[in-house]
Amino acid sequence: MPDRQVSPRLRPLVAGNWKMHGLREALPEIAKTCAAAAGGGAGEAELVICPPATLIMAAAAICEGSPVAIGGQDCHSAPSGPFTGDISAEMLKDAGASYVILGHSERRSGHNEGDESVREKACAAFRAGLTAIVCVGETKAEREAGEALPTVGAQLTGSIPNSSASEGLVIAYEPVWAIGTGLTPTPHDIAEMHRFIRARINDHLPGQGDKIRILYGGSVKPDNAAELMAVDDVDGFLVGGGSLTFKDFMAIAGVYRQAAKAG
Ligand SMILES: O=C[C@H](O)COP(=O)(O)O
Repeated sequence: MPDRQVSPRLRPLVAGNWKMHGLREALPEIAKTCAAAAGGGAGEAELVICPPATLIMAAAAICEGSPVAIGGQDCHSAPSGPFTGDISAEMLKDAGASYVILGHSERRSGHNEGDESVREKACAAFRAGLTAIVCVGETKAEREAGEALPTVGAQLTGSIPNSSASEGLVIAYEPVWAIGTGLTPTPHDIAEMHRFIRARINDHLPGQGDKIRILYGGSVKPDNAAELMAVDDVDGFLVGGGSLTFKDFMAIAGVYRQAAKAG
């Protein structure tokens, strides 16, 4: 088990993004996660599960009183209105969510979401009392062109509000080419990016950079979570495929318990 290099000042967060996976029959996986978390299975880490919208109310009822929080995967910027098919931040809150993922690359590419739209949604999340997990990340072509840092820097400053309390905002660095591919950046590249993001947050939101958690996402699995956890400035994970089963999700979150035990 590598030494944990992340500063102990920020409580780690492990968020599971179920994407468009999960019927009601998957709810027992959430119940098992709640029980394991209550038993200390994630150590100091905070756990969030973001199921599809259809499961949020049921998932929130299961998690009530447990250490596991529920999140949405997107929201509209308006509190209500004639927006067929959309869900507002207030509706997520009303359904029992306390987090919402915003600006995921699958929404940026599949739904043409730009930075300004993500920023408006983040403002809506704050208005509703949700914590926004704002995603940023470069494509493979951008990394190969040496443009990863400026690309992510521009996305970040364009996507986050001009003012925010640290408890209302989490950043997830997710290189597009690492999502669902089994590929991950080197620890050096992740550390460089997370350090860069923290500095950019401090420029944009003075004093907040050291308080806002920066998650890594992209092919986080039980067998690489300990190594990724140990990377400087990684304050947790945004997990896709590895969050779909209780077994894998707790194995990933469990690296924080093992690190605590190791001292
Ligand atoms: O939101 C989660 C990310 O897209 C990562 O997905 P993945 O863990 O399946 O690579």
